[in-house]
Amino acid sequence: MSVDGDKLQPSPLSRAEGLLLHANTPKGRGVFASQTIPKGTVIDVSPVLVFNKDEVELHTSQTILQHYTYYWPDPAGGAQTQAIALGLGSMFNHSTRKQNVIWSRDIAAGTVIYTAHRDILPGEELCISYGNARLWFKDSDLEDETIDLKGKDEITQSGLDIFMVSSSDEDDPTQG
Ligand SMILES: C[S@@+](CC[C@H](N)C(=O)[O-])C[C@H]1O[C@@H](n2cnc3c(N)ncnc32)[C@H](O)[C@@H]1O
Repeated sequence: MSVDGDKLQPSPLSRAEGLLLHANTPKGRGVFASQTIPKGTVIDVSPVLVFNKDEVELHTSQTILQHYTYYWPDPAGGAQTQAIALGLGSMFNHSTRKQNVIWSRDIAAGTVIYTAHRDILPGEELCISYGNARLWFKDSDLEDETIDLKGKDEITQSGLDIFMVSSSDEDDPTQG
């Protein structure tokens, strides 16, 4: 696990007002708005813990952590490894149709930044995109919908790590 702070840039931390963590939703725990959060608000800046490849193989891929990790550049210089967002960052659920939060990596600072993609109203859940591949769980937002998964990547192993492409890389994450 890499926590070598000497190599990271200083980063302003930020967390928006008016956030609630609800338990026992159909998605487990989730983040909800208790007040209007304007478009562009930085919801959270979450520091990450980066796992090396051995740790991924021996530990994160063998445990529930695999459902919480993001792709991350390998500080040792290899290809990608994985990292977990500490704090609120690991609490954002996925929505295929109703994403209202985009996220991006700040590699130099070792953080993930979550930003409101549109105005979010009181009572709404704050949801990100886990990417375009097939999910390892049934999206509870889509209970009454049939979605066409043809052409989506097949699962080779479960976990956010294979889905978490930065939503800032996508054309428009709200367009499902
Ligand atoms: C990064 S965690 C999110 C926080 C999680 N709900 C918790 O309570 O720890 C990812 C997990 O949340 C659940 N989840 C996320 N989005 C979901 C959705 N749209 N529908 C159903 N379950 C979802 C799945 O169990 C998934 O493995």
